[in-house]
Amino acid sequence: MLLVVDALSKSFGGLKAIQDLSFTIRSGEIHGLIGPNGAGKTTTFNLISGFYKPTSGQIVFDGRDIAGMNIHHIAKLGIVRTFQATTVFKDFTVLQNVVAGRHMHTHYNILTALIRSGADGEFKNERRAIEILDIVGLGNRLHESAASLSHGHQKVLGLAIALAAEPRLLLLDEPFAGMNPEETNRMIELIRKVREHGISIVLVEHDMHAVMSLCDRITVLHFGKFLADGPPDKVVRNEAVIEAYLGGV
Ligand SMILES: Nc1ncnc2c1ncn2[C@@H]1O[C@H](COP(=O)(O)OP(=O)(O)OP(=O)(O)O)[C@@H](O)[C@H]1O
Repeated sequence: MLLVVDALSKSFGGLKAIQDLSFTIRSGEIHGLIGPNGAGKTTTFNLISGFYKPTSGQIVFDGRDIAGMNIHHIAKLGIVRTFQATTVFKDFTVLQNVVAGRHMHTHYNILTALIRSGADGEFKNERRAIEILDIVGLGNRLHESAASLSHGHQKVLGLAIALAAEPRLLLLDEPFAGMNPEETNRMIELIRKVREHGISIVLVEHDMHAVMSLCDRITVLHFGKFLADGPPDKVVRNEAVIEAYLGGV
């Protein structure tokens, strides 16, 4: 197992956002994390990536308990996340954004990373950034400002920034949000391609078409608790899952 989440809990004051949650991620898989609004998906990402410290429980990555470690330490070990909102620096070029992603291990925010990458002008980082942009299909837009990209391409650039940190496990928070069907299909292909590069993926997503076509396995959360897991075709037929979604909560 690449990642083992064991009896994980997180409370905010009196609110138990995550309760006694356990699930596993296998090496090389695309794993969906789904559930109705407020189920705790983003909180789970925040716990795994070190944005939040768990109230209790273990998160074991490649044999090492990472629960409570800081974001930078966890990123260095190989877990990198993207965000629901597009998080590119619009005033900088496509290439500068990805070069900055190479510095995310060591810097607290992308702005410091951008300034630092400019100061260093490191050739190696730039070469790798160009390789990554070729992989995601933005290799012909290197010197355009990020602001000039369409919404779909800005989401792709967000993915490229995350890839620049050389993750072993990539956490994607709603990569399909706001995309039209064509952009969605392109992103599905791109995520498959990322996995072919040996990167394991956890996907939080509401677009069920994308989840069903991409994921090897799915874990379903409901009110911060584990509800079900298994291959997509099995999970959608699970009574408790149907109830949770149709219940409208
Ligand atoms: N920083 C925080 N402070 C207080 N409560 C929080 C915080 N973050 C999340 N919560 C609460 O934890 C619960 C789970 O929220 P979370 O955002 O993880 O759900 P989600 O499954 O990602 O939902 P959505 O699909 O709407 O994005 C919610 O009740 C939310 O209000």
